[in-house]
Amino acid sequence: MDVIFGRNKKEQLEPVRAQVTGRIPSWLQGTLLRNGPGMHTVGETRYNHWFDGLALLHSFTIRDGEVYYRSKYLRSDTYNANTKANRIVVSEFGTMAHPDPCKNMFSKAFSYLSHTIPDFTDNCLINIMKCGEDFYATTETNYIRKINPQTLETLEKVDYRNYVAVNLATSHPHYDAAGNVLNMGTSIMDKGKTKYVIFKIPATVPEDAKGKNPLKHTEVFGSITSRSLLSPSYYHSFGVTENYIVFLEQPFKLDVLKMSTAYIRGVNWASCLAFHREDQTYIHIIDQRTGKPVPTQFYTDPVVVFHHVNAYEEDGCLVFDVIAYEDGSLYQLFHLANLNQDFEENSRLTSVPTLRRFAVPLDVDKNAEVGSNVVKLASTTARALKEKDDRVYCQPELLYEGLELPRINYAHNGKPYRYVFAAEVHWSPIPTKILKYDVLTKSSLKWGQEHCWPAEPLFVPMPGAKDEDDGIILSAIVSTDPQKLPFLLVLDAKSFTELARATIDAEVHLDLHGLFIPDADGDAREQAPSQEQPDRVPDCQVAPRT
Ligand SMILES: CC1=C(/C=C/C(C)=C/C=C/C(C)=C/C=O)C(C)(C)CCC1
Ligand SMILES: [Fe+2]
Repeated sequence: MDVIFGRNKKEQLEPVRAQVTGRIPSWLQGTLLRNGPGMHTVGETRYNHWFDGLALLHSFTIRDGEVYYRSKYLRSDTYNANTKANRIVVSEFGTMAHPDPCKNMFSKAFSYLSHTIPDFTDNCLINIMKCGEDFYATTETNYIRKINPQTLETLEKVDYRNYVAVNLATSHPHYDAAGNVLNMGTSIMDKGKTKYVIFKIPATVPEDAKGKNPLKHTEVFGSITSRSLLSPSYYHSFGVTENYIVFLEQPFKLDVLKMSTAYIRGVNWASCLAFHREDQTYIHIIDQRTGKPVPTQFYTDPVVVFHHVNAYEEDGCLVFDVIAYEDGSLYQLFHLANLNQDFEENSRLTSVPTLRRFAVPLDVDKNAEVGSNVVKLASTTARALKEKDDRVYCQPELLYEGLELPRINYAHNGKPYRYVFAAEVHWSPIPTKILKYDVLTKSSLKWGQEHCWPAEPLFVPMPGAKDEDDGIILSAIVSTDPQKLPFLLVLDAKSFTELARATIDAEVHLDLHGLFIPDADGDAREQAPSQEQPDRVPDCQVAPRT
């Protein structure tokens, strides 16, 4: 498994033309831009965790039925410092970098002290975010890196803290119909408080002497005080509906005291993160119109959620779908030691990721009997049981077992929807198939082939689409068979049959997340919002080209 996880991947700086078999629809013109870890050793030093790897950006440009592939390492400060020292000198999620062994005792002590308040990494390896006209590589620290989506060049380093008081921010922002970014971050012990902050970055802003910078116009429009000052929840994403935000304060928590002493103790950030199975998961619903949380205290059993799938409002309830685990074993498994030796044995999840649907009433009837179910939706068996003191205990409906890396047709984000596109995973964290799950009929379609490991499947709508699944699925496939070249798979999203594959004679890495940037010219223009479907995405999961 070293081929897939541990080995450093070569950059492909010059675009290489892929060998296309089948037919790529002529309307599909644009660039699939994705991010993920590509380098796990520097000199003699090695990262411990797959999520530590240095960010490798790659793109598949689709033009007139042809596909061109290129890749380039993000020239983060972390990448540059590591390369210069020829060893890992910046700490990542699962690897704590130690001071220069050549330095004397005095400078060693100084180096420890200066790390007491940690400056996090700018190795933005998780996702791509579109912000106004700009694209950024993102991770979960306070740093994002502007990139050129065409050349994959690395541009400015941006510190979120210059615009909003957050020490951490998710790499899964949402976009509203106008393209404004909605994101959440954690503000740790600022003015004696630890808070989860919701902020908005506008898509369009007036130009000043330094040009257009939407980040300067970032607005905080709500926050939730953490239930614990020193152990805020860790979260990787959140949900939105037309009027609300859904935030799970889960018992998978960061220990701030452990973090502040991690460097001096020589332990990594991952060891400051723990699942508290004796605790509950609090469900916070924030009204976007007022920025205030709904007063009822909703809670559920202890779960770990990385990915929210979608959320929407239905008959006075808020329905939200997530991929949930019973513990934090997913992060445990991505330790490279588990992924490289005895892969089959060591890489078994102790909890299968499941698609769960929750429903919470937006207005809980004060007179409802204690113990009664206050969700009256015919569409789901999810329940919410009224308790004493305005508390409501939520029990989800189990929809599907064994899936991760969910995507939807983003035009349906925050609205009722039918299809989840995801990677199928069971007891191993490695995807083997791509899945289309219909939440209405509870049926599924799959695509898979021997030795093929698919990346997150991304949905691109076709021009003039009427049905939610009118479009195609793009997924980069890497192979565990060294003889088999990687390829970009194009599936018809309705039938889940293969339309084309573009085989790439270059190294392609297993990545995490990304987006599709339709060409501004050509047929792709028709992907703009139409009269019939006023709420189609002019957004960034399928982003307009700049
Ligand atoms: C460096 C660093 C962090 C990095 C977390 C990362 C890199 C998480 C990646 C998660 C992924 C890829 C999840 C997929 O489902 C923390 C813990 C936020 C805080 C401390 C500093
Ligand atoms: Fe993610």
